[in-house]
Amino acid sequence: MIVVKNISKIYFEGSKKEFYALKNINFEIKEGSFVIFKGVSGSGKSTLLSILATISKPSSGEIFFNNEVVSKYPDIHSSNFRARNIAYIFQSFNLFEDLTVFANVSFPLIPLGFSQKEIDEKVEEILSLSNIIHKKDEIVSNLSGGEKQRCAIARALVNRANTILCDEPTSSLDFENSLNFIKSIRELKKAGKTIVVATHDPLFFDLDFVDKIFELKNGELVE
Ligand SMILES: Nc1ncnc2c1ncn2[C@@H]1O[C@H](COP(=O)(O)OP(=O)(O)OP(=O)(O)O)[C@@H](O)[C@H]1O
Repeated sequence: MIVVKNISKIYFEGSKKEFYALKNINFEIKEGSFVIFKGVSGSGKSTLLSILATISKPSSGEIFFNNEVVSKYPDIHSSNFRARNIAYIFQSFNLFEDLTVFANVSFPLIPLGFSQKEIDEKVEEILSLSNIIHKKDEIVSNLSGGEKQRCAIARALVNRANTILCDEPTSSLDFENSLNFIKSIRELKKAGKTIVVATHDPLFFDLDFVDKIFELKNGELVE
């Protein structure tokens, strides 16, 4: 269970440019559910997701993952927590374009202390599940948009995290690949993962397996 209590994020705090990107946000996400944050560009979706992922810290308020306050962890603790618990799929994939699919996907496992044999097995397994195993030794810059997305999904999932956060996951995809992405999300939900998607893509709004849609407007939650 993820509990978000009274989160605000202020940029340029204390200066003339002070700006509330998020204002007094409260919500809960049950384990195994699929929730969507929708909102126009600039409404605060990416800011909220990066705070949920413990990549950035709120200016005030707290986030609990299974009763543990994660929003106040020191940075080193946050990265350990993230490495074990969070899969983050970025808007622009954030892959290393000059490296192979295998190298990209094995990357999150390196700080977790696995042997090379274990890394090879885990990467092969997730590449097969993500339907990109046939491009294992290909350099990422040679992949199509849909293949890059599948590589990004494989990299996000290789640590077997239970919580999957996706920031505008279909913004660089065509219609068919967007539907394929949604199919992957359906499978991940069936497997019991908690999934949070920030998007303004209407394809997500009528899905029969969404548990809750929240809307952000100017940094505030309107339900
Ligand atoms: N590091 C930063 N410093 C200052 N302002 C920021 C910073 N990051 C985001 N903002 C501002 O906070 C607001 C919310 O940005 P955010 O990226 O969270 O919106 P978004 O809903 O994800 O938008 P998009 O759909 O365009 O990605 C915007 O007005 C943005 O300019």
